[in-house]
Amino acid sequence: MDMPLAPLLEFCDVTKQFVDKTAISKLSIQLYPGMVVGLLGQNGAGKSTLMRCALGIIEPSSGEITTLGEPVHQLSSEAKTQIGYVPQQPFGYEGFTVSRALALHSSFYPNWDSELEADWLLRFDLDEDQQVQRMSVGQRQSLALMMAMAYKPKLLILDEPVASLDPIARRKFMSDLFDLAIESGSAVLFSSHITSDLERVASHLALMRKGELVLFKEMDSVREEVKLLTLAEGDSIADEVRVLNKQGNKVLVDNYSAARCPNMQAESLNLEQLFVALHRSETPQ
Ligand SMILES: Nc1ncnc2c1ncn2[C@@H]1O[C@H](COP(=O)(O)OP(=O)(O)OP(=O)(O)O)[C@@H](O)[C@H]1O
Repeated sequence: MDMPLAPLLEFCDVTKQFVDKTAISKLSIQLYPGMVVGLLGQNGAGKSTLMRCALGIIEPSSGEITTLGEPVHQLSSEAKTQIGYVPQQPFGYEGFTVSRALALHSSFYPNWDSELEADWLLRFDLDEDQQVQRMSVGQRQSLALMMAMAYKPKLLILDEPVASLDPIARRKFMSDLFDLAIESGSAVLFSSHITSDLERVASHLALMRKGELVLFKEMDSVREEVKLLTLAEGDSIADEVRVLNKQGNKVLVDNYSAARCPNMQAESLNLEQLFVALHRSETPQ
């Protein structure tokens, strides 16, 4: 992928320390236009904290964050209208009907896509006359996602956006996410525990473990270069190959190539298997 010079989101050596907990640790990452970054990590790994720091909702303890080219603590109002965010638990607009909520929300955004709005209302079978507080959890989530995506934000940050959506709604949402990144040159950062969704839509995988970013690379490269090796007697791992986890003679590595690991047994993993292999020693079976 050709990368234009300016990232839409940049973390440089960012740490966030809560009183007795380091939620993110010396984390650096760059998101460019067109990237759909799937963020994967165990509960408590620091995903929401990373997202909230990126939006300026919480301040990092150290390091620099640049969002849409501006320091995150001094975001202009123009930049703010270019950011979409759906937290784990949306929402607001209680006391409004769906149509009134959408009318008010869309009035803040000149780029509002009425076609996408109409399409989503239809596809997700949302009743425009329904009170927002009476919607099901999944319906509210669809509405929150529609509200965050229909103004085509340059940076879209979604914290477990599909947890309450049914498989059909999820599929539709995922393809719209992809379209947004490709057509509008936006960058998307989304967390999900549903690894098959991540596999289907993400261009890049960001893998967090205990506050650290242990892997950040294109999905295609993840498939080719992250392998589970089974070491035989006398096997040693070349310096260029990065060990992500080790349990007995099973070693999860990044930067694998057949040339770097001659004659070694190397297993390809899907994302779920990768996730399990990464955490294996911490949760002995
Ligand atoms: N406001 C806070 N005060 C103290 N500790 C916090 C605060 N917010 C988060 N933490 C801690 O920071 C760590 C990372 O939390 P975070 O919510 O970022 O995890 P997560 O990866 O989003 O988890 P999940 O998948 O469960 O949503 C956790 O140990 C959490 O308890």
